[in-house]
Amino acid sequence: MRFTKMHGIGNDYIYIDCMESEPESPDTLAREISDRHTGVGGDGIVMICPSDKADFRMRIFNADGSEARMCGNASRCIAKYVIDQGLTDRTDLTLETLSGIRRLMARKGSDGKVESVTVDMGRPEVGVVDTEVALPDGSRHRLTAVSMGNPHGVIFTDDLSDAMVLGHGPELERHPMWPDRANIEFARTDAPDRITMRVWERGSGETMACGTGACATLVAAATNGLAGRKAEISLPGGRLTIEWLPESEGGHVMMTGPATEVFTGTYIRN
Ligand SMILES: N[C@H](CCC[C@H](N)C(=O)O)C(=O)O
Repeated sequence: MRFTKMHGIGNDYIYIDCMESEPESPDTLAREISDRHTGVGGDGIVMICPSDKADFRMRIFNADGSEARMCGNASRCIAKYVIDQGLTDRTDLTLETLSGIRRLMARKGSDGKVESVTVDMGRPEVGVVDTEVALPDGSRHRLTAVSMGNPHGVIFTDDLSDAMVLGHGPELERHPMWPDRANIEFARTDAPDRITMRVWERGSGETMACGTGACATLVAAATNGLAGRKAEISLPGGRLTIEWLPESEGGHVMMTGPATEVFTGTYIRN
């Protein structure tokens, strides 16, 4: 099976061109091919499919095989793939996802290939704000819930250590407050327009970056009065610019960042 390995600031997926056909059991495939020793290695798989509602359709499966409803970093990489591969001659595209249709606006570099994409991530849904959550390990955390089509719990803390992120991420991901688990962000606001964060992703563990997570974090920070409505978000894999437009302009969240192709290959599925 042919694949393309791409990443959005280190959030790496195995991309499969499904314009003609789709692999069987994509959940099983995601678990197998994402393994960084016995597979290709990645945070999951992304299927690029035809759509009758938009230019293309995305299906994304986390490394544990769970299907997600939206993925910010993958949206940018899909824009790069379909434009660079000549599947479209436009740079302003629509993408059907389980969370609805998203608009992708791509920009090319001097080599004529896509290097940066702005995604209209839609309207956030803010849930509980600054609520305290107790974990079985006895720790207590204050978090704000934000949906970007997929669920996020954002914790503001100066402690971005492994003990915090790796120690509490798994329990928070599976806390009973989430009907279907959640992505957990740990964020430090350095200035009204600068946030540093790490993310423990539902179904993939810590990733180098999370596009929907960066959006959820900006929305949570602005909601809690910890930042403005536009900020540069620094994640372990790189930076994203996130802007939460005012209600008078629709209240959508706009995410801008790079998309990178690493290699192509053939996966031998046992
Ligand atoms: N783990 C997420 C999907 C991937 C989101 C993330 N990689 C992004 O860039 O938005 C979930 O289960 O909702």
